[in-house]
Amino acid sequence: MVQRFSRSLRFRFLAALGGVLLLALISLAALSKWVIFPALHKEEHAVVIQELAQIERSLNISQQELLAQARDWSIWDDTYEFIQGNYPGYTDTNFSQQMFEEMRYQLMAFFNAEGDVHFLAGINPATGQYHTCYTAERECRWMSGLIRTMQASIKEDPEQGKSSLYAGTTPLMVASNPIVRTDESGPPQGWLFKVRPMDDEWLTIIEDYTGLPSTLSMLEGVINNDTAVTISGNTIQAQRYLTTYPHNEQLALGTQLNRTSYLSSLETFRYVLLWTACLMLLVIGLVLLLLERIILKPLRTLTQFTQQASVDLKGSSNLLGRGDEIGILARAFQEQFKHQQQLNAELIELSTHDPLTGLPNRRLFDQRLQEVVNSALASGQPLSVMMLDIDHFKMFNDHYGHPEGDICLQRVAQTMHDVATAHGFFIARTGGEEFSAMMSATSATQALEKSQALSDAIDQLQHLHYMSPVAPHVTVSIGISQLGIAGIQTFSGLMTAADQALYAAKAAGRHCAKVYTPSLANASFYSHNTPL
Ligand SMILES: Nc1nc2c(ncn2[C@@H]2O[C@H](COP(=O)(O)OP(=O)(O)OP(=O)(O)O)[C@@H](O)[C@H]2O)c(=O)[nH]1
Repeated sequence: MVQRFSRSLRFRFLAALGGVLLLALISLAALSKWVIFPALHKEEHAVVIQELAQIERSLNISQQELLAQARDWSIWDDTYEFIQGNYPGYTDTNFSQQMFEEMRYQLMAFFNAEGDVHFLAGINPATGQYHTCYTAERECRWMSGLIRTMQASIKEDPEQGKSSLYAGTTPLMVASNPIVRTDESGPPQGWLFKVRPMDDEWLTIIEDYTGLPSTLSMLEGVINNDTAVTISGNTIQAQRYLTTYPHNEQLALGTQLNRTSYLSSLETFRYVLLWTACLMLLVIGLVLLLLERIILKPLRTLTQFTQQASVDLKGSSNLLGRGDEIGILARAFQEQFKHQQQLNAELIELSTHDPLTGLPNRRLFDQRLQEVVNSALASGQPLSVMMLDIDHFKMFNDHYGHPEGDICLQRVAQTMHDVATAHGFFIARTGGEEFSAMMSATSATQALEKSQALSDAIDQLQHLHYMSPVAPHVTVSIGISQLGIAGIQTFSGLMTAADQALYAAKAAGRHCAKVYTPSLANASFYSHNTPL
């Protein structure tokens, strides 16, 4: 059963479909893992780098702005005069705590042509106090570290005209420029440094400008990469590492983004994936259903139809009415079965009937008689057998010829058949010119009456038999026996008794009927049976 199923079309199709489905799912999973998820991740990475670049651009703009302000002040006749000591009112006119706060300056430092401090002004980040000094001492002591760094920078690069980032508890943005006349004539007379803290306020401005959350922190140690992207849960953080002056510390400018977009893309993709899988399963289910209804079920019916070979065409009318290949096949099978049935019927007819007269032959007679004997023995019903033989048929043949003999046999057989049908008994040709009849529920006496009907019918045929010493026409002699009478209990006993009764009829002058009696059993016996 299992083996048959495993070879069936349904199993093979299911196995193939299952394989294809599995392959599709594996491909989908592989595609997701190695193509789609990395692509989404890459896109997310690109977005965060783009946002980071925007923040960095804002930083650059902020630096350019500070440098422009430093240049405005340093390329100015007033400052030029001030650095040469020719403009004593310069500080009173231009410097105030309010100006520093509004411009968000932490410090402005003026250096003379020798690089020495000329004037300092700034707001102490620790106290918030505004101070002006001529040396980085006392209340301006907090500036001393920065001043040294600026002086080192001047030595390194007297050209200045640049903006740098300085490390510190709060990172600083520093812009510097040589001090020259407004028309930029004459040699530089010193340098001006402007310092702006990159504090929370500065970050807020950057955030307002970019619309992005921004972070700024000092890092310890040297980092080789210039950018880093880290993912933690629902957030993604990108940092750009900037080098501060004098190159021993690094500043991390960063932004932190919510991964909503990526996660929602992921969610959408998973949703699509799930629906694709469901749709695939649904389509496969439908294909299977259609396959079952359109092909497999009709094929099974066709298989049953061919296996039964009982040609129950009524149950297969659906199949036969189909216009497709299965219908064509079913109709071909039907034709084949009909033909086979016809051949079988012909074979059965040939094997059970006599071809000359069309009457049942000896084989069928014996078969039926055995059944009838069994049932009569079981029921106790009477059963009689009759044996009939044409009188002097050899003489008929000798006189009229064999073909005429055949015609005579056919006419006698037809007559006997008509009488048997009329009286409801079974008759067969059981020998050359010999016939036998079986009569259920009939006693020997009743059989004798029926034998008279048979004999009379044959007499009425008036089939000429010129050579017969009995009559001028064909006549028959008849022997009768009954089951259960005179000790007859078997099929063969019944036939032997009928034969002996026939012999007695022949001996009695022919053209008569005799019923078997035990006395006949002692008479010398010869068989009239000439099996066909
Ligand atoms: N034409 C024809 N003759 C057949 C056929 N079968 C048997 N016969 C003939 O039937 C004859 C039977 O002859 P017998 O058995 O001697 O008996 P009978 O001449 O009828 O004599 P009784 O039976 O004693 O009256 C034989 O000549 C067979 O050749 C047949 O199919 N056709």
